[in-house]
Amino acid sequence: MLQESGGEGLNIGIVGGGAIGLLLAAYLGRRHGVTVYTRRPSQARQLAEHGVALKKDGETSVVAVRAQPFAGAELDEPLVFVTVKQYDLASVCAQIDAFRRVRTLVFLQNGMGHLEQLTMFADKNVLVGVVEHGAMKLDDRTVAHTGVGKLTLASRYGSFGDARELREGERGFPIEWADDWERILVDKLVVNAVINPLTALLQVKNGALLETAPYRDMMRQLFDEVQNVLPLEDANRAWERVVRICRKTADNYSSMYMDLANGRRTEIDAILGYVLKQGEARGAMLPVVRFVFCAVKGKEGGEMDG
Ligand SMILES: NC(=O)C1=CN([C@@H]2O[C@H](COP(=O)(O)OP(=O)(O)OC[C@H]3O[C@@H](n4cnc5c(N)ncnc54)[C@H](OP(=O)(O)O)[C@@H]3O)[C@@H](O)[C@H]2O)C=CC1
Ligand SMILES: CC(C)(CO)C(=O)C(=O)O
Repeated sequence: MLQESGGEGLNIGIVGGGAIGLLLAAYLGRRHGVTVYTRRPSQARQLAEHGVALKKDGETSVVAVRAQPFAGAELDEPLVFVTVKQYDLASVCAQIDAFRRVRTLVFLQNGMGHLEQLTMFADKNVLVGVVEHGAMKLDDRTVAHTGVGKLTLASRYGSFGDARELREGERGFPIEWADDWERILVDKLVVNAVINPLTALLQVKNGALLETAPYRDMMRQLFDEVQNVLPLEDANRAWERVVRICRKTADNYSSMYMDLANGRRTEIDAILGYVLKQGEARGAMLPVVRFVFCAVKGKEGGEMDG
């Protein structure tokens, strides 16, 4: 059944209609008026005509949303989520005038390679977020919610602004508020830096890294270098978090595994590329990180810009 998009709440814009963009639209659209800004006009047409379909626990629900292509758009929502991949952020930021009327911007990219780009929005409330939900885009208007986690938000510039209206989020889509943006991003970066490239190169599910002794050894070697150049509060706890998440997602194929398996570009620049830059700034040699970084770049056939 098609549920009307919520009229009682905020007007919210979402740039990018991928797995995370559609997941947000499906949950936030229940109570708020949501507009999805897509790259392709054909996707915007489908979303505007048929709504966003959310598949969860064998059931499908559909929420009506507005949609239009991002190119040429002038966003007039006070709160906008940007959910494109890190490597597409430059093309979105190039359209800076589109955000003139936006008061609060939320960036949900993995990794930390995008932080410098956010300075151009420093006169607004700028939030960064860590998504711990599993989401898979099934087609241009359908998303499967494959793992319920939470969204953690922290302010990078200004305050939480209009995002505060979201309170604890929606049922099945909890939101947590953190005071230290660097902490939440670094904690997630360490997890992605260890699990994603190794699973992608070894072509295994996350759990295999722990089950196979030599792979676990590789995890530890990579972690030891990564933790050397990132501002971690407690390296032991960081390692325990990597192991815990690896165990909790044992049956998953990581996003980097899926990207390589499907011939897509990966987010390696934002993850290990960022770690390498931190190493350079500190004069630290990171041979294992560089080796793994080059292996992923070679597999994706991409340019070396990290
Ligand atoms: N999926 C998940 O479970 C998780 C994802 N994340 C992170 O969230 C971020 C988004 O991931 P995800 O949703 O999976 O990525 P997807 O690749 O599924 O979606 C990205 C979307 O951005 C769109 N896009 C690209 N350029 C533009 C543009 N210029 N204007 C408008 N739209 C554009 C793409 O359009 P098109 O389809 O036309 O190319 C695509 O629909 C990533 O950084 C990822 O690491 C974090 C945790 C979990
Ligand atoms: C936590 C993990 C490793 C789960 O697969 C992930 O975030 C990813 O695959 O990008």
